Amino acid sequence: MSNPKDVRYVVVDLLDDVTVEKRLLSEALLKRLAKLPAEDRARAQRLVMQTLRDMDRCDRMLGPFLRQRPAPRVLNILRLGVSEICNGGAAHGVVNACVEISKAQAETEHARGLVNAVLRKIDREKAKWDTLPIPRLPKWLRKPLLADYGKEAVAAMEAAQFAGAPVDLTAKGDAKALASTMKGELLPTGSVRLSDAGQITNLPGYTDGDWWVQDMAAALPAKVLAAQAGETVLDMCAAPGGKTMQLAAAGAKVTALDVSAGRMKRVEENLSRTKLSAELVISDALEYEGGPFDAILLDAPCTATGTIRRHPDLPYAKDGSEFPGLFELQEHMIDRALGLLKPGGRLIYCTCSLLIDEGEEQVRDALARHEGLSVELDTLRLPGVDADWIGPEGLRLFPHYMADQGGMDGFFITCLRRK
Ligand SMILES: C[S@@+](CC[C@H](N)C(=O)[O-])C[C@H]1O[C@@H](n2cnc3c(N)ncnc32)[C@H](O)[C@@H]1O
Repeated sequence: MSNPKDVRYVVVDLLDDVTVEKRLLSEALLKRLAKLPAEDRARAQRLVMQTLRDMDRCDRMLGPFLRQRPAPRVLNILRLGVSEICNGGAAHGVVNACVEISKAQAETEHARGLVNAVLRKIDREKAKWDTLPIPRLPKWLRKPLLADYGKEAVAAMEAAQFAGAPVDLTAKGDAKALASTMKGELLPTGSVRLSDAGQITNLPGYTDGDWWVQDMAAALPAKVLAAQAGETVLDMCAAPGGKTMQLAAAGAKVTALDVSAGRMKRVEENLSRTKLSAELVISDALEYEGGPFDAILLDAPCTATGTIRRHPDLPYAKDGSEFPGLFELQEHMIDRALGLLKPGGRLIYCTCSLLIDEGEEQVRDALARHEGLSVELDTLRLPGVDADWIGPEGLRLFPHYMADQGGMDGFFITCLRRK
C-alpha cells in the first residue's frame, strides 16, 4: 500500500493543498517535500508542476468517464494518473500506484475500483491528449484580461503560460562570460537563459555566488533604477532578494526591507552566498521611518498573475477575492515610498502582474494624488526593450513577448520622479 513517504502520495497531498486548501504551492512544498528522501524531492516537484499545468486537459480527458464529480482527493489521484499516462508514463505502474494511493485512506478507499477502471480507459484513449486545446485561464482572471487586452493577446498569454518557462540567471559580474561558462543564451537585456538547467544548486558558480536565478523581466526594474556607486537605495519589499543583490552588486548602499522575517532569512542567505551586503530591516513598509533615499525600488506585493508560467498553481489556489485589498495596499505603499525619497529622487514601482489595476492605474492615480510627480519614460528604454512595450505610464511586459526565445514573466515597471 502507498504510504505518506511515497513520491506520488506526496504529489496528491500537494494537489489537495492547492485545489482544496487553496494554498500556494511555494508555501506547501517546504513542509511536504521534507517527508521525502532528498533524492525524491525533485521528481515530486516536477510531477506536481506537470499535473498542475495539465490540470485542465486532465479534466477534459476524465469528463467522459465520470458520471459525477468524485471527492476532491479522488479527483486529484485521477489527475495525477492521467497526466503521467498521457505524458508517456508506463500505464501499468501508474495505475497500480494510483490504486494504492486510493487504498491508503478511508475516504478514498471506496474509489479504488473507479481509479483502476478510469485510468485503464484513459490509457486506451490517450491519443486524444495531443488534440486538446491549450488550457484557458480561469474566468475570474480571463475576464479582466479580455477587457484590458482583447482575445488575441489573452490567447497568446495562455499559450506562453502553458509552454512553461526556461531558467534565467542574473550575473553578479560579466553576463557574457557567464553565458559562455553556462553554455546559455545571452539575452539582449543582459540575462542569461538556460534551456535545460537541471538541479540549480549543482550548476557551476552556484556555491561561489556568481549568479542568481531571476526571470529576465524581473531583472529589469533594478536596471531601470540604474544605481550609482554610493547612492542610498531602499529596496522596500525585498524578499527573497533578487533585486537587492542587483542593487548591491551595482555598488549602492542598500537598505533591504521586508515585513516577513521568514522571507528575510532568504535575503540573508542569498546575500551571504553572493558575498554582497545590504542593511536588513524587518518592518511593515507603511510604518518604516528611514531615509531619505536617493532612490527606492518598490516591488509591491501583488497578484503575481504575470508568473503563471512558473506557478501553474496560482489559477487553482486563488479566486481573485483578495485582489482589491492588494490594489489598496499598493496605493498606500507608493505614497509611503514617495515620502521617503530625497527631493528629485526616483521611485521605481513594479509588480509581476498582468492587471492594469496594479500597473497603469496605480500610476495614473499616483500622478493625480501627488503634485510635482512625473513619469520618466526615458529610463525605461533599456537594451533589449522594444519601444512598443512602453506606454504613457510605463513598461508593460507580457509572457508571450519573445515567445520564440522562451518568453518572459508578465510585469509592469515604471520610474516616477519627485520634484
Ligand atoms: C513581489 S515580492 C518581492 C520580491 C523581491 N523584490 C525580489 O525581487 O526578490 C513582495 C514582498 O513584499 C513583502 N511585503 C508584503 N507586505 C509588506 C509590507 N506591508 N511591508 C513590507 N513588505 C511587505 C512580502 O513579504 C514579499 O516578500
